[in-house]
Amino acid sequence: MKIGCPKEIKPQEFRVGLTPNAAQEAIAHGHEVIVQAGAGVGAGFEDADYTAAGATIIDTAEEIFASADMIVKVKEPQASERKMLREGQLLFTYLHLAPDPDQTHDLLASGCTAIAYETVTDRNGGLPLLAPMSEVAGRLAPQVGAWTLQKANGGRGVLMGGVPGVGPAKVMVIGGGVVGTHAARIAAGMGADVTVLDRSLPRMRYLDDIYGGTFKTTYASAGNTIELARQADMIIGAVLIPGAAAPKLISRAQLSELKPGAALVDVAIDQGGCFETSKATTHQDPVYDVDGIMHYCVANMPGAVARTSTIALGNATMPFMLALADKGWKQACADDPHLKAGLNVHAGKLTYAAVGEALGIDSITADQAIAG
Ligand SMILES: NC(=O)C1=CN([C@@H]2O[C@H](COP(=O)(O)OP(=O)(O)OC[C@H]3O[C@@H](n4cnc5c(N)ncnc54)[C@H](O)[C@@H]3O)[C@@H](O)[C@H]2O)C=CC1
Ligand SMILES: CC(=O)C(=O)O
Ligand SMILES: [Mg+2]
Repeated sequence: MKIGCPKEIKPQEFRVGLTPNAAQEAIAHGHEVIVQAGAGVGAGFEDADYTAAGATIIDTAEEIFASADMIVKVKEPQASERKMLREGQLLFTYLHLAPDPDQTHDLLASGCTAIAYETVTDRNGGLPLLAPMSEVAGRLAPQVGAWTLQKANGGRGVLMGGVPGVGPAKVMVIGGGVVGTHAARIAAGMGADVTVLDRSLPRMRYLDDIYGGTFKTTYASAGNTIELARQADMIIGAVLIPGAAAPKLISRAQLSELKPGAALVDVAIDQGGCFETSKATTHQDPVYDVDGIMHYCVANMPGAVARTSTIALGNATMPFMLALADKGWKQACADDPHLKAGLNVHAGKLTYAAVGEALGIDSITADQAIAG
């Protein structure tokens, strides 16, 4: 199979879909790898690293999209990339379709087959291709939130750890999965007073067992959510219902009940965000103010630490990328129900029910797509 890796074009996105190590493994499996010139530079990989691995450097994205059987990326294809996708071509990347009707319609119109990193599953009920980036975004969230809390950046002027005689910041994390757990650990490590809210009792039991002395847990009822939000200096949004649009947990009307200058860090923004007033921002202009509450809503947070993120993502995607290349998507998905869970689009049809429900579009099952 010919595997193509274009340079990412989303603003301030420095990650790359294939590391030189991944390219080398694919080539050892008998595949051809083409990489766009400069694609890895933002993550610290030179073109020469790819050629040393056996890949071919190609000048333009157009040439890569025109000839590759499988496109491996990081971010959802941007509008200009979507125009280059074609029938029969396989796309392996993050998609986040539920909050993104334009992208969904373009992918359906292209006729391509698209496997979304964020809905691939594992045998423990986890999301192995989302997890590494959730670890990164979770660990970044208190760091960017602390910056947002600084007075000159529009925040309350509160120091995470306080100082002797002055109490620490109160940090509330909604959603205690991968993002939430990593965010809570780092915020607690910075000295903040941290509470994690979730709706899963088994998950809160686990968090309490492991991190009981480090942060607190509270059931995420609507009443508890607003009560804690009123006291919070920072609120980190980290909920997920896989594939679906994020539930809105703090409304615009409720912003007036929060502390002026509080920082909302909505990591769940790539699924539409869990605060009513969230809208996606970029690393260039990450924070905006609604009613005196500072919102940080960058949808590709891991791009800020592109080298760590690229290597972490590559470690996770490589076995799936090799299975797709070795067997083709149909056989690879038929053999592995967890990879099959990643199938979102095939030949003009949606193949992921939660996306169809969010967007009001009919879907077929992945099994029907494989059989068809
Ligand atoms: N902005 C960015 O750059 C990035 C965003 N993300 C996003 O962060 C979000 C969280 O991802 P993960 O932590 O990996 O997911 P996860 O599945 O590990 O955790 C989600 C948690 O939310 C909880 N939850 C669901 N509904 C809830 C509700 N109504 N109230 C409270 N808790 C609720 C679940 O029980 C679960 O524990 C996802 O939308 C993911 O796409 C992940 C990485 C980077
Ligand atoms: C998860 C995701 O969308 C990202 O890493 O950008
Ligand atoms: Mg994202």
